[in-house]
Amino acid sequence: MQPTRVIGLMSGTSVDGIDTALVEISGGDLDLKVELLAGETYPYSPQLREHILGLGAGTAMSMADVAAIDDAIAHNFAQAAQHIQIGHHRATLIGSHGQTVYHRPPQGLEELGYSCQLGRGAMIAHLTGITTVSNFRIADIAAYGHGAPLVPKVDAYLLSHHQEERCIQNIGGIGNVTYLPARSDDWLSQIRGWDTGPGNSLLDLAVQHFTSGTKSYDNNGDWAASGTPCYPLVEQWLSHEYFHLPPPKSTGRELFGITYLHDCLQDAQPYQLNSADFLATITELTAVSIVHSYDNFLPRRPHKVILCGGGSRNSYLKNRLQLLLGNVPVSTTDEFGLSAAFKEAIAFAVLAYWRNINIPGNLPAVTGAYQEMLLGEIHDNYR
Ligand SMILES: Nc1ncnc2c1ncn2[C@@H]1O[C@H](COP(=O)(O)OP(=O)(O)OP(=O)(O)O)[C@@H](O)[C@H]1O
Ligand SMILES: CC(=O)N[C@H]1[C@@H]2OC[C@@H](O2)[C@@H](O)[C@@H]1O[C@H](C)C(=O)O
Repeated sequence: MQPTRVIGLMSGTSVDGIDTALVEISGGDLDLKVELLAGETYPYSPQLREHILGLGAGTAMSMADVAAIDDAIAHNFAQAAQHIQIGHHRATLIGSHGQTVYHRPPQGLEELGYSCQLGRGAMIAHLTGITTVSNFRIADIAAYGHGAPLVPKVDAYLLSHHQEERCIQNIGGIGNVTYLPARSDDWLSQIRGWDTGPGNSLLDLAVQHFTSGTKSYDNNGDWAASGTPCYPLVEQWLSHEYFHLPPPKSTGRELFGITYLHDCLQDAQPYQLNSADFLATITELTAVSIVHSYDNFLPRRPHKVILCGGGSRNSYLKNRLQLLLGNVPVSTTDEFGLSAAFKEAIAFAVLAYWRNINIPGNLPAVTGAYQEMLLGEIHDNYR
């Protein structure tokens, strides 16, 4: 059978732009094969980014303004899908995650969560002329799940190993992990995954704070590397209840966003840290919270930790993780044949492909849903 050409579109909690992957997919689950033909990140305009961040942070705006942002996101996503195909045969399917602007995990066993991704799939289908699957999280949420993380099942089929236990650690705005036991009879039921807490969200906000917005992130972690972490602060911040909550769990900028950063800056005042020390301390919190969550919520440490997402390019953070993990080697998915930069976009292409052939996309043991669900709403191309 011919592989299906699919476009995956994803803009995450960093709101830095639209990660776009053009892939060829074949197989089902165990025999799943994915080849990346092209990957590109299309940045948002500074104004649109500001509006999206403002909406997420609770800036008061009219419904008309929200509609304009929603439409602008759909147009940007459609343009990204058109652009990635230049020089390639046309895709027949799009999987669009959209832009998360609000995420509320379920507050108890009887409560439903809520997660809002803008950039309507029907618009993208119409603008591109390509059938589009979107709104992936709602079916899992309707089944009392968190609606996140959804990538673990894709990780399972692309990155698991027959002998090794692996943690696939995404470091985006928020961090999330997929724990993959070695492939054996009942390996699927033993997969775990959760949001580990802040990835780059606090670091990016701190860099913006110290540079009055002229810089948006700590390139390579060089600035933090020139400072010294303040361990009493790391300890204090680690007492945040999110880090102690057992999985299933998910979070977002609602918890680890600008208000949390302001609290951290205030907590740091007695220690008179300079900006480099503060960045080193926030980086340490990110690294320690990841490793603590493995120690607290996994049967044992994995054989390998494999990073992806923008934070995998932060050498200082990567070195800190390696130090904390001792003899567990830390690498990136690039070294395993899967692009660390585009893995999430690739995952939403796979989830759309699975939806189209009626393969469920969630792992109930990860999201807390009471059953497997077909993820995503299909918007046919009516052109
Ligand atoms: N060279 C680099 N050095 C340090 N950090 C980097 C580098 N490149 C990217 N980053 C960080 O990665 C972030 C973007 O990562 P990514 O695109 O994976 O996040 P996201 O997909 O928006 O988030 P999420 O996975 O939470 O949805 C940037 O905001 C920046 O902090
Ligand atoms: C609501 C939402 O957009 N959550 C994202 C976010 O970014 C990282 C982490 O928090 C993750 O759980 C999730 O995305 C990935 C793609 C997922 O669902 O697997």
